[in-house]
Amino acid sequence: WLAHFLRQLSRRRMLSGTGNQDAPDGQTRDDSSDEPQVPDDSQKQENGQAAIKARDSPVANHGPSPLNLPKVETVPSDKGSESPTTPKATAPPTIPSFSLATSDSEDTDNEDKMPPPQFPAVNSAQRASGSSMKPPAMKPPTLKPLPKQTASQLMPPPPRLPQSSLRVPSSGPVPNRGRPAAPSSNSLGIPATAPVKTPNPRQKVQLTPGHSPLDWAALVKSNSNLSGVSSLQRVTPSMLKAHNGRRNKQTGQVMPAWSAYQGKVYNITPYLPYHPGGEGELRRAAGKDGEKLFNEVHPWVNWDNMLSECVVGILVPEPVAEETTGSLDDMD
Ligand code: HEM
Repeated sequence: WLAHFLRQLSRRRMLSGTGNQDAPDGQTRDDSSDEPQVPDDSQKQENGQAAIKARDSPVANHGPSPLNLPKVETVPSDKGSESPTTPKATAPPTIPSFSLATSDSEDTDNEDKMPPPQFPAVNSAQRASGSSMKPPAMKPPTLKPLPKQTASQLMPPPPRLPQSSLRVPSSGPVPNRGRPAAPSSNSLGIPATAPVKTPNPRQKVQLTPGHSPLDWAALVKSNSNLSGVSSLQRVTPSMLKAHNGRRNKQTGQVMPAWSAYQGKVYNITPYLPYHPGGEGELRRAAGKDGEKLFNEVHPWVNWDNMLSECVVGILVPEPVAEETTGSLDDMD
């Protein structure tokens, strides 16, 4: 402590300008025998290179050096200047060091050895109010065990839906497929033993090559005359009956097959090889009104659209007027 005090004292003396008065003129500080006046490492750090240059510079050796720091910046750099503070003007700026203690070197050494500061600080409010320095212990989250529930406390299972709600309606028509199936005893409406007999089993036939539905559609689009007549005809029932697709016994001529549907007469002859149900089935409607047969088998089929190019004419009643007129003439 005493040595530290002496260093501080000598340092203050130097700063006040009295320190160099002890040194003889023309002598460097290294030559001085006064131990406290010799600048230590801390002073070297404080004054930096400026202090070293001031000591070694020939300018600094001319006469006493008052170490008047404020004059440093005003001294020109000319060597002929008599100012002792001239070397300090060329010195680089010192790097400021911060320390709580007065002695830099010793404190620097001690700082390395000092333990880290305590947190919170000794005089802090946290330490005064806090009961413990330790941070609160982190406990892992724990789950409370579920209380044992008895069977009476548990939520009852959802009620089962009655089987009747999933049943297929046992009455009513099956969409687009004939008559409804007969009601059965089980919940799904399907007999467990025998399969349901539909009144309209599929009876598609193997069509000959080049007579697929697509081939028929292409033929219809070709605008070829498929009706077999040059103009629309008034077709009487007798005329319709004569065009049954068979050979006329009297003339020996094969008659075309006509069929009526919703008041219009169609020549179904070109469609015979294209009919998916077979020629025989289609011929059943030849020479008569085929609407009933048609709707019994496939009411979803668009007859009018498929046979649009096969229209012969419209179905008209038999001309009875001539007979009536003739009879009236006979009465006259
Ligand atoms: C002249 C008008 C007719 C046209 C345009 C026509 C057209 C068709 C078509 C497109 C199919 C196929 C239906 C499908 O695949 O779902 C078909 C099938 C059938 N057609 Fe016709 N048809 C006609 C008249 C008839 C007639 C008059 C009968 C019976 C009297 C008949 C009996 C059948 C049968 C049994 C099948 C096969 C079964 C089935 O496909 O479900 N068709 N017909």
